[in-house]
Amino acid sequence: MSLIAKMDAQIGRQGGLVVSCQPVPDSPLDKPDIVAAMALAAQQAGAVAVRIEGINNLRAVRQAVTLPIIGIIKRDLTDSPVRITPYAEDVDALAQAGADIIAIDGTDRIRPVAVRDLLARIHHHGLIAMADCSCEQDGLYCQQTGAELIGTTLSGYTSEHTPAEPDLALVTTLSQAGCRVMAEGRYNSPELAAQAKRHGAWAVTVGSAITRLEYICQWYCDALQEAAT
Ligand SMILES: CC(=O)N[C@H](C=O)[C@@H](O)[C@H](O)[C@H](O)COP(=O)(O)O
Repeated sequence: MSLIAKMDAQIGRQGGLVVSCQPVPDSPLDKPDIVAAMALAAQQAGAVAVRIEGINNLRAVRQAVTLPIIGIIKRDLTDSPVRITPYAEDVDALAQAGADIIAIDGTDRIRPVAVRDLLARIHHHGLIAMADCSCEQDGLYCQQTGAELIGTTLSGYTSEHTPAEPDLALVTTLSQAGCRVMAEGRYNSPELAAQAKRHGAWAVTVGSAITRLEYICQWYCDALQEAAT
């Protein structure tokens, strides 16, 4: 069975929840053994894959879980707004650390390495390529260029204003265009994740609402403060 057929069976099956285990940077939880524990807990609770940032975290998670791992490296570049897996060397390092799927920024922005070259590098390692996109145009380009998975990950993050709600319309548009759509970004409740499925998502990735304890506490603190005024 090809790797993508395996992923269709393992991840894209009905109800596929992918848990992004990316603690808030410099949080007390931002440690490889804690990230690995989060990933194992997600596996035990029924997640079908995990999304992991950074080589040390990926190595620790690879030891702990049998689930498919979506690997990324985030960098803050001075000359490009692209943050997610910008370099070919990042792809090589993620492949070596045990990623099954590698996600890259799939947006049409100034970048050190072309999307086409990063996708080719992922395929050179025999792995599945996911493109984190911001709009229909990005998604269709990345699909035509060979990305097996198209994420809505960067919708709302390429301009000043980030909406509170996820981009369900983009899920619909891309799935109707024949993409395997990973709904990702602000699916902060089970109901929103279920809506992504109803809009045609192949699977849904949830991060903050499951693994960023500080954000979740803040949501509750804000709600309680508002109720008190
Ligand atoms: C925009 C960006 O850099 N997104 C990142 C991609 O890896 C992560 O910070 C998100 O947590 C992830 O996409 C999951 O989304 P949410 O945390 O909203 O469930």
